[in-house]
Amino acid sequence: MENISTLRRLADIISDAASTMERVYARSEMPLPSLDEPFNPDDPAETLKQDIEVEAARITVNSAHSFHISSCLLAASDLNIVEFLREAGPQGADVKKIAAPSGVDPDLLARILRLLATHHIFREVSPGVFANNRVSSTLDKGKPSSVANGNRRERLTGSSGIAALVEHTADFGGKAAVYLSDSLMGDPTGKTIPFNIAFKTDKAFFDWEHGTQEEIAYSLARFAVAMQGTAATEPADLIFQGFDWSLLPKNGIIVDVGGGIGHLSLTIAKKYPQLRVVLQDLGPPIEISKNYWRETFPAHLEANKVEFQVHDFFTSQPVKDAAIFLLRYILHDWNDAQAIIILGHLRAAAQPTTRLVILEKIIPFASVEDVKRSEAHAVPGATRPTAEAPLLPNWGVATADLYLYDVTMHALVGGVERTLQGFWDIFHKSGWNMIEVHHSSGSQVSQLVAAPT
Ligand SMILES: C[S@@+](CC[C@H](N)C(=O)[O-])C[C@H]1O[C@@H](n2cnc3c(N)ncnc32)[C@H](O)[C@@H]1O
Repeated sequence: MENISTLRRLADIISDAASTMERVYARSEMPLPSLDEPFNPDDPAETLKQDIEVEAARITVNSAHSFHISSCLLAASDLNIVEFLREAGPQGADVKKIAAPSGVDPDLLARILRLLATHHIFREVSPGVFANNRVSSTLDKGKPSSVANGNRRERLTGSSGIAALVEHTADFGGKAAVYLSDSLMGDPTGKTIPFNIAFKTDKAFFDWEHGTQEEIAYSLARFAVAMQGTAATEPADLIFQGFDWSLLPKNGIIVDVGGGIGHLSLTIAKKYPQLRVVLQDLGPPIEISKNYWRETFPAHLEANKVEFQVHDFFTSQPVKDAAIFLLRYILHDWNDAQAIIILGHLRAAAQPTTRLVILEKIIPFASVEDVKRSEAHAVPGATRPTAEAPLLPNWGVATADLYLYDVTMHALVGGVERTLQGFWDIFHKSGWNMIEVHHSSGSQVSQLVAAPT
C-alpha cells in the first residue's frame, strides 16, 4: 500500500505541475509552446517559461551530461560499494568509511554517490551517509566486500551478472560512445566504428587483444558474466514465452550459435533434458562455458548431451542435423551484410524441418507506422500495441533502453538493433522465411522464428 500511495503522490505532483503551467499560460492568454515546433526565442510564450512558477513546475533533463550516470555507476561497481553498503545495513555508512577499503577520496566518492542517489541509485540517508536501495542492490555481486575487494578477477564470478553488464557497458561502451560524432565527422558512411577510434585499434571488438594477458582474461570473463546479466534483467521464463520447445523430438539438437557460456540453452535443456545442445563460440568463451555447465548442470554433461564446439560463425556450419539454430543477441552485433553471411551458413546446413529461433530486441519507430504496408507485420504475432497520443507511439522514454542499446551496438561493434522489417530483409536475403514473432510481457526481447525458404 505504501508503494501505491507513493505512486499516487508522484502522479499528483505531475498533475499539479500541469495545472500550474495551464494556469500561467491561460492567465497570459498564450498557448503553451509545442514540443514539435522549433525553438523560437522571440516567441513571448517562450519568455513566459522564465516565470518562476513555470520554472519550478518544469522537469528538465540536461542530456548532455548524462554520461556521468554511467561513469559514476562504473566507479561505484568497480569500487564494490554495494557490497560494503549491504554489510552496513539500512542505516548506511559514512562516506569516509565507504571510501576506506579502496583509499579513494571520500569527498569525491560522496559526489559520485550523490549523483547516483539523485537518480534513485543508492540513498543519501543523511548528509554524507549512504545506503543501498532497491535499485543499487541489483548490482550486488553477492560476496563479502573483503572478498570482492581482495580479488578483482574473481569478484564477478558467480554473481547475477548485472554488475558485470553495467561495468562492461559503461566501460567499453561508454568510452566508445563519446567518439560517435568524431566517427561520423571523419567518415559520414557510418562505417568507422567509434570503438576503433576510442581504443586506437583496427581490430573488431571480438578480435581485439588489449593490454596484458591478465587484462584480456579479466575483460573476457567479465563479458561472459555480463551476457548472463542480460538474462537477469529479463523474466526467467522468457525463453518459454514463444517457441514451443516441447514440440522438438527426443534428442533434437539445439545449436546455440555464439552461445557465450550457454546460459540460454542450459535453461532450455534443464526443462527439456531430452534435448541435446551443441554450444558454439570462439575459443575463450567455450573454455569459460565448460566450467559453467559443470557447476550448473553436470547431469547433462554426464549424459553426453552437451557438446562444446569452437566455431567461427562466419565459416561453414558443421552441424547438419540441427532441430534449432538458436541465436540470442548475435545478429545485433553485426551489420546487415555480416548478418546475412552468418544466416546464410546456417541456411546451407539446415534441413527442411530446422527452425531458426532468434532472440533480439525489435525496434519500433517513434512515429505511427502503416503496418498494412509492411510484409513483416503480416507474420503471426508481429504487431504490437502502440501508445495513445500525446504519448509517442513507442511509449517514449519508457522504451528508451531499446534505442540506447541500438547506439551502444553501433558504437562498440558496428552492430544494429533492427526493426521488424530489418529482420525480414536479412532473413529474406539469407534464405529464411519469418513464420512467427513472439513479443513477451515484461521484457523488450522478442523471439523471431524462421523456416528455410
Ligand atoms: C552478445 S554475445 C551473446 C552471447 C549469448 N548468445 C548470450 O545471449 O548470452 C555475442 C557472442 O558472440 C560470440 N562471437 C563473436 N564473434 C564470433 C564468431 N565469429 N564466431 C562465433 N562466435 C562469435 C562472442 O564470443 C559472444 O559470446
